[in-house]
Amino acid sequence: MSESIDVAVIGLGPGGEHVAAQLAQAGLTVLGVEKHLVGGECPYYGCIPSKMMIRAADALAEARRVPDLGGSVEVTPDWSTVAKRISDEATDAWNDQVAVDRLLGNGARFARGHGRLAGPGKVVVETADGTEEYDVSRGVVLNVGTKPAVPPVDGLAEVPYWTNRDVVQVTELPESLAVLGGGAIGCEIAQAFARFGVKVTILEVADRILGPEEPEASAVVAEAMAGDGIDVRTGVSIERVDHDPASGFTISLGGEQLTSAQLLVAAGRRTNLSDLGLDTVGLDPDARYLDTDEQLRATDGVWAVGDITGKGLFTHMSMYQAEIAVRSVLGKDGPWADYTAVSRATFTDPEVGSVGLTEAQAREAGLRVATGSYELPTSSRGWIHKTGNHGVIKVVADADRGVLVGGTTVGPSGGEMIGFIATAVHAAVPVAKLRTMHYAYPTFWRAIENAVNDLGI
Ligand SMILES: Cc1cc2nc3c(=O)[nH]c(=O)nc-3n(C[C@H](O)[C@H](O)[C@H](O)COP(=O)(O)OP(=O)(O)OC[C@H]3O[C@@H](n4cnc5c(N)ncnc54)[C@H](O)[C@@H]3O)c2cc1C
Ligand SMILES: NC(=O)c1ccc[n+]([C@@H]2O[C@H](COP(=O)([O-])OP(=O)(O)OC[C@H]3O[C@@H](n4cnc5c(N)ncnc54)[C@H](O)[C@@H]3O)[C@@H](O)[C@H]2O)c1
Repeated sequence: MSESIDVAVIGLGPGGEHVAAQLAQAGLTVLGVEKHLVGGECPYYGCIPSKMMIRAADALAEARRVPDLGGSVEVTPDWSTVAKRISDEATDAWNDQVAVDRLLGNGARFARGHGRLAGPGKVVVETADGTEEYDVSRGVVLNVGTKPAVPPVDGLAEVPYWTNRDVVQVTELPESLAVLGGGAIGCEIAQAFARFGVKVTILEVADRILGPEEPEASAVVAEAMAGDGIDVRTGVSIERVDHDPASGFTISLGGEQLTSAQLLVAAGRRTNLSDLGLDTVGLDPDARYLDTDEQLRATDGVWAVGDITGKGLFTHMSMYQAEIAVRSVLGKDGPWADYTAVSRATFTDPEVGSVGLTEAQAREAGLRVATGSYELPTSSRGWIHKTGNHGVIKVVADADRGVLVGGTTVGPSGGEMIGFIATAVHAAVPVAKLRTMHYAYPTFWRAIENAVNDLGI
């Protein structure tokens, strides 16, 4: 026997939770379906616990810089404070009762289980107590997110490697950690662990870490990582992985064998699109991402938000799209989705902020490209800052339109500095106008003026 509802939201990551709450508040009968924890990857296994680790690790690193600037300190790392904070403050020991109550308080209904499309206007949920069937009149919003991708390396599937889900629950640090993948997750966790005294090796198949960023950003972060004692290996080919409970992991790298107490796989993500019944509504069940229009519609009566849209695997993207999907479901007006000025911050030290197009992407797009850059240590603030002043600013302009189309801010506040360039790209502020601004002295972001002046247009 089917129940009638207006909207089903399958998967309650940051975007799905927001959609369900907003639509319920708007008076619709909304069912939120979540098979694990309401809130998704970000609060329990992603952004928040990892940034708590990083906050602690950065404090240790900053304390270690004191001798260069004025005094002495004895730094004794203690991971138990971090583990306790993640468990008590961030995740409530991986319990989502607060989030479930919040959802119900907003007027939505909730089903814990695996949700699936069962044809146009039909949703089924496999719960611990059996199958529930729903007739959905207004539409279904999908927000099922991703899981770690595990590369096809011989032996890897048989060994007890960690993913992000394990690493945020660690209560005792290993002596050594090999990190498979030098992307955002790999680099952030690697540096946090290294600063707590773990011997860390990053194994990256590409020729540089942080591949989506400007090469200048990758180089600066790699240099800072080396300063933290991290062995950053790029261009590696991992042939095989073995594990022995006594000796740990052995990673075969073309002639060389690396041993490590633990192994973290951070080699990208796979969308949770299989077993979602996509074929029942005419969508490709094998697609890597769901194609959506500017209102986030994947097909008639089906909206998709978050990582599964492939527009950037970020919490702020999921939330941005959620707002738009809510307006679309409610039949309201735009503005609809625009991805020209998507920004992100990678919380290594130095942080990497970026927005819009890289130089290579701008060239691929056929623009007449101008670039400008400035090394942060040579700026007044960078020079004053001294130790820990790694950084570079790079701006990318469309010389024909005379506007910035992208930028990168690497530095102690790189993730904050990018806000300035994001505004300029989003609002298409003319470069000529940026040159007439007041840039406060001596800030890190004042170096953006130097980079803009270096554009040569
Ligand atoms: C270690 C790490 C650090 C990160 N740091 C940052 C950061 O600093 N900043 C940032 O912006 N982003 C960060 N991210 C990315 C961020 O976590 C995701 O982009 C964010 O969670 C948005 O994902 P989402 O909305 O697509 O859904 P998700 O958060 O992936 O949630 C999807 C939910 O759907 C559920 N689900 C899946 N299939 C079904 C089904 N069939 N039925 C019912 N429920 C289902 C899942 O259980 C899950 O709860 C990080 C990610 C990781 C792993
Ligand atoms: N601060 C943030 O905003 C933040 C932080 C963490 C994660 N995230 C999001 O999560 C997503 C996933 O992060 P991620 O780091 O897992 O993915 P990623 O795609 O950013 O990086 C994965 C890396 O693994 C490498 N790799 C793949 N196969 C390999 C192999 N066999 N051997 C060695 N290296 C291999 C890739 O070349 C790549 O550099 C990111 O794209 C990002 O959007 C965001």
